[in-house]
Amino acid sequence: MNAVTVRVPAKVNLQLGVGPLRDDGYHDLVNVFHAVSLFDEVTVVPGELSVAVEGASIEGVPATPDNLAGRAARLLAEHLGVEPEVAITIRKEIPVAGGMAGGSADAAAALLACDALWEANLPFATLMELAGTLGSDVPFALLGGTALGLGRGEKLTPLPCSGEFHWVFALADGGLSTPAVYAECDRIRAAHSERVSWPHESPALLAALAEGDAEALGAALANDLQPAALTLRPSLQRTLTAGRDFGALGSLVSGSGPTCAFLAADATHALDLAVALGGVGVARTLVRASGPVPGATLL
Ligand SMILES: C[C@@](CO)(OP(=O)(O)O)[C@H](O)COP(=O)(O)OP(=O)(O)OC[C@H]1O[C@@H](n2ccc(N)nc2=O)[C@H](O)[C@@H]1O
Ligand SMILES: Nc1ncnc2c1ncn2[C@@H]1O[C@H](COP(=O)(O)OP(=O)(O)O)[C@@H](O)[C@H]1O
Repeated sequence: MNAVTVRVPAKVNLQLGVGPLRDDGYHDLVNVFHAVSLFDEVTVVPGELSVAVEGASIEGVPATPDNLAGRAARLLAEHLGVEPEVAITIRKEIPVAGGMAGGSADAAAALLACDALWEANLPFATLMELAGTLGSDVPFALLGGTALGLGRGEKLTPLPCSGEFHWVFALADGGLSTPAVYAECDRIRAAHSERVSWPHESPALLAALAEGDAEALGAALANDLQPAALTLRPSLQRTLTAGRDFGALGSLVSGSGPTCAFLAADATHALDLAVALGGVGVARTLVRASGPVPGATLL
């Protein structure tokens, strides 16, 4: 095989319940992932191990084998007992350090692409296991759709989801570091002497997904990392307020941020919302997308 390309989606977290800090430095989560139609593409060809990155906003993405996609290729090669002889090109659309799991998506795509390039045909379960060792969000990028992530977020169960949901994403200038946002969440909780309780799935959110009820889903969106993201990036409050003022059914910071997500009633409403938000200068750029979409897919 000469070249393999994989398309892989971004995610938004519909519910991100964060439990207490664990001894290993991670938090137990109730993480409802939803894959949306904003994609990176990863192409692999035989060659010396290298990573090239293309796209309009790729600041901070390493163009070296240290890139998460390069690490994924090395991990798979080690598992198979072969040399990681692969030249990787990433075409990025997913915002960098934006809380939409772009790096995790590229790692998942590289696993799937190299599995095909090296004709390994590993079982999906094995790819999922390898994905989980690369990062907490990587297995979901392979699976796609809508899914509940427990543990660090890597233990996945697909969730029933009817119809299509329409989203507007407000992309920010610059990113937020995921570990810094989790640390800020811990700091805020400690400062308020908050007893951190175990997070639970929201029955209202699960019912809204199963019924395809956008209004109910908008009301049920929740992110425990949002206060921390807002402390580290106070300007996001203006963005969220603008979305609400312009009639979004729900608005929240996506994961660790700083991307803000707005749920619309339908495609026309999403266009209206994007135009209105674009007119008040609360985002670097606005992107429309729908979900759920499949995970990493061979083209
Ligand atoms: C917050 C979330 C929500 O889906 O995604 P982003 O918004 O960053 O995309 C994830 O939990 C990010 O997952 P991911 O980016 O894969 O994180 P990892 O590489 O596994 O871990 C990076 C760091 O984040 C923190 N971390 C991550 C996952 C978790 N359950 N608890 C944590 O405390 C730890 O400090 C860890 O060292
Ligand atoms: N393929 C990649 N795409 C994006 N970032 C990457 C990649 N590989 C490594 N990184 C590093 O990971 C950091 C977090 O990236 P990203 O996954 O985009 O953010 P988030 O966890 O907020 O979704 C980046 O700032 C960058 O330093």
